Amino acid sequence: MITLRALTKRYGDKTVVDDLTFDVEPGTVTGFLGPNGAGKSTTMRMVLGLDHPTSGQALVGGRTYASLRHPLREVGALLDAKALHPGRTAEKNLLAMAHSNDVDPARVGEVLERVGLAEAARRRTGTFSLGMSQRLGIAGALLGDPGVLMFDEPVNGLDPDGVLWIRQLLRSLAAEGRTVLVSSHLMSELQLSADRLVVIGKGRLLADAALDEFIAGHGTSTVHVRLPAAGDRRVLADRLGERGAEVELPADGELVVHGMSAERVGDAAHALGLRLHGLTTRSASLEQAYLELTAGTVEYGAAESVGV
Ligand SMILES: Nc1ncnc2c1ncn2[C@@H]1O[C@H](COP(=O)(O)OP(=O)(O)OP(=O)(O)O)[C@@H](O)[C@H]1O
Repeated sequence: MITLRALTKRYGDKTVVDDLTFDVEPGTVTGFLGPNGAGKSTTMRMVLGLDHPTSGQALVGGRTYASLRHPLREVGALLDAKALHPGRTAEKNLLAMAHSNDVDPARVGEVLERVGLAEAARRRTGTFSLGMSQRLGIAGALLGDPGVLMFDEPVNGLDPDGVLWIRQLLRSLAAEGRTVLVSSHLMSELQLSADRLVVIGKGRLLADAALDEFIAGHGTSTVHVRLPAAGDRRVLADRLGERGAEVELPADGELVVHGMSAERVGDAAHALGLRLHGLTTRSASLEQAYLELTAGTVEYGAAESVGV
């Protein structure tokens, strides 16, 4: 379990992590989201004792990182995949980590196997591709068999096989009862791998919720209707409008209905004797929900384009 209590970090007069309080629970994958510069890496670095909070606390299993006797056995992290010694082999990098953390050297072979690098154990890490370095970084995180794992952008630069592998790994680590915190800008990926989400913007907590609650609370679903007769579109749109729905008539010939269920739209069409060729509910995506929530906290967003 990771516990943050009023965690705050200032650099000069800039507050980059602002009074964060939340828990990351065992047995779940928690996605950690926020625009660039929101403070995700700084928060993770404070959990790992790499940065010191200006005030508040970041605890692992109820203790500060500095007070952990064998930190690697309590918490593993992938922050920067290229932070390994390039002249050493994968095996030697991990053996050095095992040695300094009093971890059984036999774990090195086990974790290399788990991340699919057993064959590359004796290669120097300087020759590794980004994907291989990510896998080795993950092997390092798993080395001490810790109950808490943090991954900063683990799918960065990975091919589709690698992305799928990470998704399955995150799920299996949570199923083993571990606490898994993962930051990513890839919403579609988090939608598939996370159970919960913590969203921050400009250092502040914006949301801490189950994935489906988050999507339901911040995005809206729409009903898409296809009618074969063009004139019927307007008839149905007017009727739905009278009943309180908001209706769009996009150029592609569909009717897009907000604020009404597919059942009610279908019944209204039936009552008017209109023929339908399609009636579909499209759920909001995590991406839409996220963009809606974080609008206004984006530090380096593109300026709105102005027509000339
Ligand atoms: N050592 C430092 N000195 C001054 N400012 C810093 C330092 N480290 C981070 N910052 C600032 O803190 C803010 C938060 O950065 P952080 O890297 O934690 O954000 P992030 O959410 O991880 O962003 P990204 O998604 O881009 O990785 C940024 O504005 C950054 O410039």
